[in-house]
Amino acid sequence: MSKVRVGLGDRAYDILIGSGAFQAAAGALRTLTEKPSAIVADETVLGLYDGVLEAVFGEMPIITLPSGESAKSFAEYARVSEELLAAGVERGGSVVALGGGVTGDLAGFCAATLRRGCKLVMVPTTLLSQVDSSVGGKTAVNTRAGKNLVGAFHQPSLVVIDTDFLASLPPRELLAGYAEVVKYGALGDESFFAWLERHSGTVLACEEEALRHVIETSCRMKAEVVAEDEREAGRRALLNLGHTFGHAVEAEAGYGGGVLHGEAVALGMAMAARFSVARGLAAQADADRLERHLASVGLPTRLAALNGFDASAETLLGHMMQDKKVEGGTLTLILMRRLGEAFVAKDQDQRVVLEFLEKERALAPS
Ligand SMILES: NC(=O)c1ccc[n+]([C@@H]2O[C@H](COP(=O)([O-])OP(=O)(O)OC[C@H]3O[C@@H](n4cnc5c(N)ncnc54)[C@H](O)[C@@H]3O)[C@@H](O)[C@H]2O)c1
Ligand SMILES: O=C(O)C(=O)C[C@@H](O)[C@H](O)[C@H](O)COP(=O)(O)O
Ligand SMILES: [Zn+2]
Repeated sequence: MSKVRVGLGDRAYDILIGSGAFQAAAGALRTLTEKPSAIVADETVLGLYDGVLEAVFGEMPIITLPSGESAKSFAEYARVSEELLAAGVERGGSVVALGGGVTGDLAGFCAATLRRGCKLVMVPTTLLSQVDSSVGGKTAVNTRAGKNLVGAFHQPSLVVIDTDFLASLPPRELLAGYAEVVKYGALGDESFFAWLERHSGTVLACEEEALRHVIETSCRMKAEVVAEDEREAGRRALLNLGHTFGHAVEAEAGYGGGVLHGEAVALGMAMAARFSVARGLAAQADADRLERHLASVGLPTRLAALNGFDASAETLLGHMMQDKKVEGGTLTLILMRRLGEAFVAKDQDQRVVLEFLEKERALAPS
């Protein structure tokens, strides 16, 4: 089992990674849940792993969350919070989130606000949550106005990443998680991107060593960024590569599984790369290389690849203007200088973005 530390002073925590990590971390998990605590579990995951859960936690109260993005709602936040209180979870106790990014974001927001803040333990079970959402403390629900618009920064006390959970993950979900893996290479590490170009097959076949490598590399990069810029005052915004375009697509598609977060991020990264080229900031060859890799594994890279998606450029821009990086009514985008080097581009001209979106709508599927 390997360990990555998120260096946040007196709120520093470990990420434990490996096959069998959940059972191996049983002692630490029991210590963190000694005071009245509860588990918030994705219902699909609970159905598959209730025995494993009981072996580690015994009789702890379990609150189930419906599977899928629609559970990241005010309604579920209220219901789960009431149930955590009814279960007697105390300020010194923990909320254990067992599931993917939806469970982590929702349970994390409940933990951030329950009795004004109790401990949070992440046990992520999707590739996306293992490489990204379980680390860094962003928690949120979706709102009518857009993705993740109400939430809090609330760091976990421990993250336990057991790669064995991925054995039951549907291929489409695995691929969606892979998009966030590609993001780390694209934004900050060209050699990691090149490694992915050579080894995507072994990663997507869930070969243990390849999985461990991508999870550890991603978590190390995220831990380093979060330790330097916990609340996204600067560098952390790079982790948002592909998200301003991607969240607009997700918001417009609704949160019913039509477009998964990772799929939207893949498309959003390809769009950010093309926008960078259109603005003369990056080379066409780099944008082509990114798109080629995403498309080679089956991720969407163009709006036309999304079945039945026909939002106007104005509608998409409207969603983008709800992004949390908007400052003084102006749009900030994460753009690419080259593969492996993203940067924060403030004050983007909305007319230019609108024209770009119109061209994107006209692009044929790759
Ligand atoms: N907080 C952050 O930093 C951060 C980072 C990235 C993404 N996110 C958020 O994460 C969410 C997406 O997370 P996700 O992709 O994990 O989706 P998810 O949580 O909806 O899980 C995907 C699907 O897989 C199922 N599932 C989960 N684990 C399984 C397993 N081991 N075996 C079988 N089925 C399993 C779930 O029931 C669900 O249907 C989005 O809401 C996104 O905004 C947050
Ligand atoms: O941790 C971060 O910072 C990220 O941006 C990671 C993203 O992958 C993630 O989807 C995050 O929830 C998006 O953040 P938001 O601030 O745009 O809601
Ligand atoms: Zn994301």
